[in-house]
Amino acid sequence: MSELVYFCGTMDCGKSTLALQIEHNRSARGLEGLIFTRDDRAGAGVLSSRLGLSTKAVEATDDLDFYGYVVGRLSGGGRVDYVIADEAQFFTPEQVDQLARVVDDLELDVYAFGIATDFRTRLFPGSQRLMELADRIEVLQVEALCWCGARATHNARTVDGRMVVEGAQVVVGDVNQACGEVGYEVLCRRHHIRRMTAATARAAALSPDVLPVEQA
Ligand SMILES: Nc1ncnc2c1ncn2[C@@H]1O[C@H](COP(=O)(O)OP(=O)(O)O)[C@@H](O)[C@H]1O
Ligand SMILES: Cc1cn([C@H]2C[C@H](O)[C@@H](COP(=O)(O)O)O2)c(=O)[nH]c1=O
Repeated sequence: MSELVYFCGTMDCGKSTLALQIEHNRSARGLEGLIFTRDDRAGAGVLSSRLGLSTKAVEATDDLDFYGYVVGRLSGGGRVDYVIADEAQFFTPEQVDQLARVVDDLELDVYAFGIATDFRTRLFPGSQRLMELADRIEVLQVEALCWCGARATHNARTVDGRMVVEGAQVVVGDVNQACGEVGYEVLCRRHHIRRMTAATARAAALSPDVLPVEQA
């Protein structure tokens, strides 16, 4: 039975690496996949991992109909054994419905990869729809860590090194960005709620304790 699987995790937890491994293992056995992504940091039409590997992919802009694309490929005589879709948080809910239809009507496995929540801890519409429709949701096993050592569960956005909680939902970027740029940092929930990034924690540790004020 074919499946819609959503591999979900924070930024930098190895989702794209796993997508490339799934692709490698299947193509090594003679299977042919269709690979989609959207707004990968490496540019349009590329699925890339921070480990340095990448592969060509179809850029899934808002107007791309996944179901129509796969049907077009098959009816043109092409072969499609499975579908891989990275940065799935950026897909529209309608596109996720199309992926489910690829599974149900065309009986192909669809492996989607993405982050669940944005920098404000709100679900991306595409991730929400995947959670509603997926046969399976897989949380990645290699956990990204918060600066405190706890499992990182949330994504923080920084501007000029300071954590922000307002702004556009989509801003393509990376962890460990230089000052002056929009960047991201993965945090545990406790430190996301307290808006405490590695930099603020370091600054707090360096500043002298506030002396108690004596009552008159
Ligand atoms: N220099 C490195 N050596 C070993 N592993 C690395 C290195 N750089 C990145 N990684 C691994 O790659 C992971 C990020 O992989 P990636 O597929 O790009 O993440 P995601 O798609 O989830 O954002 C990191 O969590 C880490 O495990
Ligand atoms: C939290 C958050 C992230 N993004 C962007 C930043 C990156 O371009 C991708 C996530 O990529 P990764 O491969 O999982 O590291 O999403 C965003 O646009 N908005 C956000 O709130």
